[in-house]
Amino acid sequence: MILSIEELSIAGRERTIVDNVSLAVREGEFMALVGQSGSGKSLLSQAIGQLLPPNLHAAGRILFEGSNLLERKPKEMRALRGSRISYIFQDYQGAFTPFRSIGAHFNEYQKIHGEKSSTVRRNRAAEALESVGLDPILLRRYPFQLSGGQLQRASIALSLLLSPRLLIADEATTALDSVSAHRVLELLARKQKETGCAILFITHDWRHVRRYANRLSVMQEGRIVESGGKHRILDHPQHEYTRKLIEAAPILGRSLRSGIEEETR
Ligand SMILES: Nc1ncnc2c1ncn2[C@@H]1O[C@H](COP(=O)(O)OP(=O)(O)OP(=O)(O)O)[C@@H](O)[C@H]1O
Repeated sequence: MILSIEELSIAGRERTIVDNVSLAVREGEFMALVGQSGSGKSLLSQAIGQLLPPNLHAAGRILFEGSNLLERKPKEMRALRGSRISYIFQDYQGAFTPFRSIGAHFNEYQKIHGEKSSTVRRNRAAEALESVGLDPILLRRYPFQLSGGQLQRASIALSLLLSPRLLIADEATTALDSVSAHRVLELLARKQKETGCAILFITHDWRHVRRYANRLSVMQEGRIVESGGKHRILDHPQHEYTRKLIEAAPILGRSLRSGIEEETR
């Protein structure tokens, strides 16, 4: 296991929002986390990197590379985020400061994480952009000069720059049109194969689960109600809530829902 969340609860002053959740992500796998709006998926993913809003508190264990992240100091977490654990958010614009060039972001990111040679930083930034299908010339541009799809690809390049072992993608494609979303997902899947990093993928879109996930967990009102292999859950959901979610996704109605037939044909 690269990540093992054990009995995690997240609470504010008034209520417990995530309740005694356990979830594991294996080395190199594409793990999807699904569930209706407000079920606690984002907060769970934020707790992993100690990114919870200050009014919320997490209890339990989040084991990553042998230690409990909930016990790590803020300084240690800053070093870990970006290098060992990376995030891609729905709000990819938020990943970039408006009046700094794309290149300045790549430069700063590497400096913070200790790369001293400016030549190495420059070369690595250019390679990173190329690896996500973008022209390195974009390093000289400003965020507002890129399209949404280009910016999200640039933010993925930034997230993967230091070869993290775990990438957390929280609705990373929700704000994109369907062609750009498809491209970004294909890119993520390819990068995952190339780098061997595990992906925790939070989504509402069952088409993406069906196409990319190895395993998935289903969350309802702060609890995980079902976890397992993609084919098992899509074809034989055990929990009533999972069944309802799948039925509400019309695109999955044809033949076996997990796409087993398509894939083995
Ligand atoms: N800072 C906060 N203080 C109190 N409650 C919060 C806070 N942030 C979020 N919540 C509540 O916690 C619940 C879970 O929120 P969360 O964003 O994790 O849901 P989600 O499953 O990711 O939803 P979505 O799919 O819409 O992003 C929601 O009811 C939300 O209103």
